[in-house]
Amino acid sequence: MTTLSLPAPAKLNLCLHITGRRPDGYHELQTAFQFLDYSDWLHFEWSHHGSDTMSPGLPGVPDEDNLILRAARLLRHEVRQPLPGVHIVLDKQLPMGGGIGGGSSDAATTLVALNHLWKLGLNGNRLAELGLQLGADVPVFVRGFAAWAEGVGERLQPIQPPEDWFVVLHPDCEISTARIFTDPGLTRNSTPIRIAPAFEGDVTGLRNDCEETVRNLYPEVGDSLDWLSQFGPARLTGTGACIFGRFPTESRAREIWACRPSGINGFVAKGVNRSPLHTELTERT
Ligand SMILES: C[C@](O)(CO)[C@H](O)COP(=O)(O)OP(=O)(O)OC[C@H]1O[C@@H](n2ccc(N)nc2=O)[C@H](O)[C@@H]1O
Ligand SMILES: Nc1ncnc2c1ncn2[C@@H]1O[C@H](COP(=O)(O)OP(=O)(O)OP(=O)(O)O)[C@@H](O)[C@H]1O
Repeated sequence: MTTLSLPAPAKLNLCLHITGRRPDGYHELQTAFQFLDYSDWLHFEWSHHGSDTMSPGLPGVPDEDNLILRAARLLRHEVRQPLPGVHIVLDKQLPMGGGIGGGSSDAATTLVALNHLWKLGLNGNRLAELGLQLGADVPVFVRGFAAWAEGVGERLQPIQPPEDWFVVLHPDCEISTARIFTDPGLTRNSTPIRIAPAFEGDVTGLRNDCEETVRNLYPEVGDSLDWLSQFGPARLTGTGACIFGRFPTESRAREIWACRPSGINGFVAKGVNRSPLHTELTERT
């Protein structure tokens, strides 16, 4: 029987500047994160086996590499005490390799949910530190507030961008984050910008430094960006493949979604500054 069901929402990088590369190969970024009210769902139930399991599996991802089970293992390693086994059912909605952070969000939801179910009492800072070991995008999902991020994405400052509606298009390709970050032509020397103390997340005039590389490697992403740009500024999220356009009303976003080029996937969703994970957890507990 399901004990707890929680969402793992998507994120958008409203902008993404790459300001340097660390000796370990990771890139220093400046990015504005906002969540979308569009999520995977994870259902947690106690297991009779005493070990942690999940279903269904993800195509091409062995269970032991799945960020959900890796998050559970990391927590067990952190507290080193006997804990009951958990079975996690994943209702996958977010496209993989889409730049909307599905795997990282699944990991964050697992950390937050198991910390709660196992009554571990780890605070948000510790959970975010653990999350960073799983991926650069995990901390923002653990903390759950829209954020201006620096470092590799772990130094977070709350922002309040408008909670507009987004058309998210997913051109028919899966992009490996590592592939883009290792591309010799990637811009890695953007001048760091200083945000004003009153910065709320207005990214007008800012950009995604991965866009040129992604356009070169995946012309279908460029085609989608060009199509969506007819209606307003369109941008890549993360390293792609998803792109987005922002609209002030749901009806306008749905109007544009309805006339998208045939065969292109995606969705319409509202931007939210508090993660649906945290909203749901507060309501459920
Ligand atoms: C592009 C973003 O989505 C923006 O939010 C993130 O920076 C990517 O975060 P993520 O998917 O959690 O990335 P990770 O799983 O930590 O790293 C995947 C690969 O991307 C590269 N990587 C990632 C993040 C970063 N700041 N610099 C990097 O160079 C590394 O080669 C790494 O092997
Ligand atoms: N639970 C999971 N959900 C999705 N992908 C996972 C999961 N666990 C491991 N992965 C691996 O992580 C890779 C990246 O998946 P994800 O969907 O997070 O990409 P993304 O949206 O581009 O991420 P980001 O924006 O954080 O770079 C997948 O191709 C897959 O190999």
